[in-house]
Amino acid sequence: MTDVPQTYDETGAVVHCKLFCVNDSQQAQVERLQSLIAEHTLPIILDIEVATERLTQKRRQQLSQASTQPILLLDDKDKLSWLSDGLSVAPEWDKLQRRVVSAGRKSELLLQAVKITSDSHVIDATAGFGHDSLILASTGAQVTMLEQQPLMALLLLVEQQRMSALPNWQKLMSRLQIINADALSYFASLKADDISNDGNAVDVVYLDPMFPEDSYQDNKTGKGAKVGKHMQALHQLAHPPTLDEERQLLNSAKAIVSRSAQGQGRVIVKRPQFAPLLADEPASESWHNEAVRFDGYFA
Ligand SMILES: C[S@@+](CC[C@H](N)C(=O)[O-])C[C@H]1O[C@@H](n2cnc3c(N)ncnc32)[C@H](O)[C@@H]1O
Repeated sequence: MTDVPQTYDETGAVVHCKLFCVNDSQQAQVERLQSLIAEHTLPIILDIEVATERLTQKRRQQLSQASTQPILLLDDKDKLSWLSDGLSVAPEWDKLQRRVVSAGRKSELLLQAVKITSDSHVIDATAGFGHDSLILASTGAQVTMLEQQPLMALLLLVEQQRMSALPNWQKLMSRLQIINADALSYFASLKADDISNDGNAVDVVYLDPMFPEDSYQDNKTGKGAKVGKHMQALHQLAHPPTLDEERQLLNSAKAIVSRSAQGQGRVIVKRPQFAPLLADEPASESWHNEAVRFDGYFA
């Protein structure tokens, strides 16, 4: 065991991460990671180790259990993933290609709720693995992605860099801006003058905060979404907001979109279908399917 600070507590402390590489020839890739960390001033220190044995599933499980530090893996294809509870997770945006290409208001409930066009500017204030951001950006809109966890922000930045090298993805990648920040601090930093200025107006703030692990399914019927491996992993790192934090998040998001240029700003909140309303606040309109619900608050 090491005595580096525990980093799962959202205190803003420097995150000491173990990075396992599979061979010595990955130096260039490690340097690219270090440059991203420096360029975006991510509070991450990489503790690099070359794996001397094959990282089988059993070995991954052991590593996760033995380490107090988050673990990153750079595989033989230079793909970066986060080892959480023995599971390797990464944004894997290429796997969403078909969904992104065919995304429209018919196929994506999220796009029915946000009602954006290619002129819109959206803030995805809880970016996570960035999957919803991709759907939002598929419309041609500009998407500012906020992610409070430095480790997640690093995974997103690495994925954006990787996907930007693929010609089919370049335009979409150029519409994403990834920022490692807490949404509340970021909203507070946006000056009223800046965002009422036409070019900077925010049309939609999208919120998909964590919710308790047991709120994905209806208690009585057992219906609802199963928790996927990406969400399972996120539960190791981030916690659901308190009621007070929910109120602050919703109110400051509403304040941001109320300055939208056309006066048509909206805050859209994603919830599991049976979860309570964010901050107990009744929505102006809701959209749902068998797994999720989007609650809209119109400015
Ligand atoms: C449920 S996940 C979002 C999943 C995301 N919609 C996706 O498509 O992958 C919530 C994410 O928001 C982040 N988060 C929660 N509260 C935040 C805040 N106040 N500011 C910025 N990020 C936040 C968490 O760290 C976590 O990564």
